[in-house]
Amino acid sequence: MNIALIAHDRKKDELVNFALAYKHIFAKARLFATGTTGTRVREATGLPVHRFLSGPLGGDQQIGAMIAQNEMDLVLFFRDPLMAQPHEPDIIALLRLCDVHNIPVATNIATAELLMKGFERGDLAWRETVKG
Ligand SMILES: O=C(CO)COP(=O)(O)O
Repeated sequence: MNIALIAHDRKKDELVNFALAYKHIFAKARLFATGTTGTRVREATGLPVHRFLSGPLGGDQQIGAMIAQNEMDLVLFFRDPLMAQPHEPDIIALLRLCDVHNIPVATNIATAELLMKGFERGDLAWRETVKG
């Protein structure tokens, strides 16, 4: 199971704390992240994280490419809804691809919790089937 972790700057602490709380579940998955988020999660949890470029430099698009190729199973994207981002088109494109390919995506911690509990009890096993 491949999981993407992305957080805007003012949401990074929240995502790091979330990753610590669910470390036992994340440890069963392969983790991917945008650059700075990946560094923060790796440092805090000690888990291996494949880091792409930072979001504004193309990291969202790199994760989007994995989604388009059916290589991403779950996306946790803690967006900052109160701050404009220079790469807003990339963010919208990533979320659009999640909808195009039916990839479970959480944009806030409340939904992320539900997805992690679902993942833990096997609700995302269908992803292995559609990956073939
Ligand atoms: O900007 C981001 C997502 O849109 C996140 O990028 P970083 O993890 O490099 O801060």
